[in-house]
This record gives sequence, structure tokens and C-alpha cells, in this order.
Amino acid sequence: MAPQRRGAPKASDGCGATERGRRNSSKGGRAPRDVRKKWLRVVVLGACTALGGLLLRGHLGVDEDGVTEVLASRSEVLPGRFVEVPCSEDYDSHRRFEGCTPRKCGRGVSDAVISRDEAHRIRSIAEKGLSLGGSDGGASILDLHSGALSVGEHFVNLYRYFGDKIQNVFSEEDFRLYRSVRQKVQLAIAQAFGISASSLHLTKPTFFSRINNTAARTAHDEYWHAHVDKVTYGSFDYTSLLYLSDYLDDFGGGRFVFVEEGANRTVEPRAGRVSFFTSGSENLHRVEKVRWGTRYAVTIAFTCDPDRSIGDPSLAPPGASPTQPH
Ligand SMILES: O=C(O)CCC(=O)C(=O)O
Ligand SMILES: [Fe+2]
Repeated sequence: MAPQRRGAPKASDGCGATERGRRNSSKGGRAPRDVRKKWLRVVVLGACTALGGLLLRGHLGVDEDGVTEVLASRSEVLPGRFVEVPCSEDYDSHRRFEGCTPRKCGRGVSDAVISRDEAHRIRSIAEKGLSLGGSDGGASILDLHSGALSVGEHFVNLYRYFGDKIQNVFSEEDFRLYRSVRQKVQLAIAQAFGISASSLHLTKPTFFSRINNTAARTAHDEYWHAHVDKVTYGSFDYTSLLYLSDYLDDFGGGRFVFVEEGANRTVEPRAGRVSFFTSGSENLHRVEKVRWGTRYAVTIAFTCDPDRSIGDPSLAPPGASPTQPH
């Protein structure tokens, strides 16, 4: 369902009446009074304009970047919302996989795919892994597939670092939960776009992110730039984000924004909320800077190209090298 743009509020009657009344009562011949009236009119008009502007900002959500409409608010529990958008030509420059490569493009948000309990349990996996490292610059990642973990200004490979001892960090249950969440998200995407779930393959990078308001130290910390996933990551055809914390309860700023001419559309994170979209430039997006608190999410990406698929993570992954997400 497409969000409705609300009409601009009409000019306040009170202000209009004041203005009309003053104009009608104006008489010639008394110069100082006229000047006073003129000034009064300027002041009243100015106040009306300012008030009208404030009302308009309130209605449309005008922020420093322009008009913003909320696609998914933190306070609603969405059974599912889907907005179709015309596909970009980005998919034409890649090999096409009929029945999978997007012909129907769009974006969906659902709070019914993953429960809040699952989200909290999966967040504990992220917390456990990220507590072993963390970027100096406010944006840390943990990639359970490759083992990449932000540490200071670099990445280490958790699996290489811990070897067999990784079993003291993560459990089989952690990986089972991760797999089950991935499967549910994959099914939701397939259903929304009318394709078969088996034509979708997990691709890299698929990773947890933890963001706070510490100043960026390297380019990897600069998560807020508008980007197109298909351009940034190459193999992505469908991107999904599972949010693991709550906007305005756990952190401020950090809303997800679909960047569009005319009106940006925001998704306010909520633990358990899945947001998914086709990865081409029809879905240019960015994340607002986190102002306070800590924001957890997991980016789960799918490709139609079987050659670019990755397996689910396991407790004994083959010695992979760290992935460096952008
Ligand atoms: O965390 C988010 O809301 C978006 C992350 C993102 O854009 C990405 O991983 O490509
Ligand atoms: Fe992205």
C-alpha cells in the first residue's frame, strides 16, 4: 500500500481574517498611524507565514534533507506493506536469471516474519561476537560467514583467530537460529516478488552491524552515504535488513531512508522488523547518522546467480578471508 501524501494545511483563518480586517479599516490622511498599521501588517503577515511553514513541516515531515514520508513507523506493527516501484536498468548489465532477476521491483516491510523474541535472541549473537572487537569509529560489523569482525580500524578473522575455540563463543543453537531467520526472510522476499524461494541464494556480504555515535575513523565507518546495493556489492539482487533494536527506545537518528526526488521515505527500525527491496538504483538509500544509543541490524542479501551464492555459516567454516563491506 503506497503511503498517502497529506495535503498542505490551509492558511490559518485567524491570520487571514486579521489581515483582511486591517486592510478594510485602513484610512488615508494620518501618516504616523498608517506607518504603524503597515508595520503591524508586516508583523502579522510574517507570523502567519512562519506558522503556516511550521504546520506544513509538521504535516509532511520536512527535515534538513527535504520532505520525508514515513513508510514504516516505529509505533505500528505491520503485517506487511509493499510498494512497487519501476525497475531501474541496472539488472540489464548483469546476467539475467529468468524467474528470479527482478522484473517486478519494489520495497516491503513486515513485522510478522520474525518475532521480537527471535530478534532479541539473534541480537545476543551479534552482541557476543561484537564484544570481542569493535570499530574505533562507531560502525562495527560481524560477518558470521567469512568470520570478519571490526577491530579498531581494521578487520580480523574470528575463525582464524579462535580456531577450534570458536565453539566457546558461538553455539550450534546460534547458527540454527541464524539459518531459520535467513530462511523466513528468503520466503518473505520470494512471496512478495512472486518468485520461487529456491531461485534465491544467500550472497556476501551478509553481516551484523552495530552503530553508535562515535565519530568515524575510516571509510568503513561512513555508513550514512546514499548508495545502491547492486553497485556497492555487485552480486545483490534482493537486499533485506532485519532490525534488532528499536528506534527512539534504543537509539536516536539511524532511520533507514529511501532517497527519492520529491519525498524521501523512511523506515523506522523496530526489533523484528524486516525491510526488503530490490537492490538496483530504484532503491537508492541511506541510513541517518545515529545520534545516541546503539543500533543493531543484520543485512541479509540474496542473489539470483548460483555462482555467487554462499552457504549458511557453521561452527567449522573453511578458512575464509575477511570480507570488507563498504
Ligand atoms: O542498516 C541499514 O538500515 C541499512 C544498511 C545498508 O544499507 C547496507 O547494508 O547496505
Ligand atoms: Fe545498503
